Amino acid sequence: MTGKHEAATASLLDVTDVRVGYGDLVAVWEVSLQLRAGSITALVGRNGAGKTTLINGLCGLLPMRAGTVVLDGEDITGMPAWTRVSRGLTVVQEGKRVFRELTVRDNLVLGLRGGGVKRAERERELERLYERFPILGERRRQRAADLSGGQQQMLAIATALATRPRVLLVDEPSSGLAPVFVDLVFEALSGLRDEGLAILLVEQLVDDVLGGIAEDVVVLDRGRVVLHDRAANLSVENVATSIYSSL
Ligand SMILES: Nc1ncnc2c1ncn2[C@@H]1O[C@H](COP(=O)(O)OP(=O)(O)OP(=O)(O)O)[C@@H](O)[C@H]1O
Repeated sequence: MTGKHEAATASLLDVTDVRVGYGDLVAVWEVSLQLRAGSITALVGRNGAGKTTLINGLCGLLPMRAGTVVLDGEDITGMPAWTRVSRGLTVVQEGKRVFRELTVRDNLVLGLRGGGVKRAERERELERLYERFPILGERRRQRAADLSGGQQQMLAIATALATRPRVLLVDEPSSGLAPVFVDLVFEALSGLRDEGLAILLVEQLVDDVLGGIAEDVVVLDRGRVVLHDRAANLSVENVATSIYSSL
């Protein structure tokens, strides 16, 4: 961990005793965690551990049964997803979710609208996004469906960024990507972290998580937090052991 990231210790998102489920099934039990400004927290765990359920509860796509979510001092627990976006909490859902039939530009404009960016500021904001993701600038007039998988993932992240979030929840962005695209996605997320965003990153690649992408690690098992520590304090063995602790 660098000194710069160590210095950024303010907790931007406080999650306390959150419970989320589907019908009779409780998939996330009393989970508590904190996301710090200027840091990436990796959320890891086996398939079915509850990672996506937690992310969807935090961003308001699934109702929470109990607990609180506080963003920079404001209780956002009962707010619908779009209000949370306007407060600065945005999700990049699993599976490169973009509007495939829309152009790259029109996907980004949807994000800008979601973030309440005024029409007059739109072109300037788009240019900023193209600067950050040059490949999207080059392809701005192409349909999202015609992009590669890695480029679609970049577009999904850029669209989330267009909402001008302070907290970004990112669900398995590396899934199904070639290693070269995984590196690009991680580079983009590291850049956002360095600008002060608090990022919760669902990730299966434990080596990458501990190899520099994340400052903090949360391990979920059967819907409960079984480990929450600084990455610098952990080894791959520590994390692997807790991922499989209930087997
Ligand atoms: N739409 C749904 N309806 C009912 N049960 C669900 C639904 N989605 C997930 N579940 C159940 O909730 C539990 C947690 O699933 P979840 O998808 O959150 O896990 P995950 O850690 O994200 O797994 P993966 O790594 O496979 O995405 C599992 O038991 C799963 O079967």
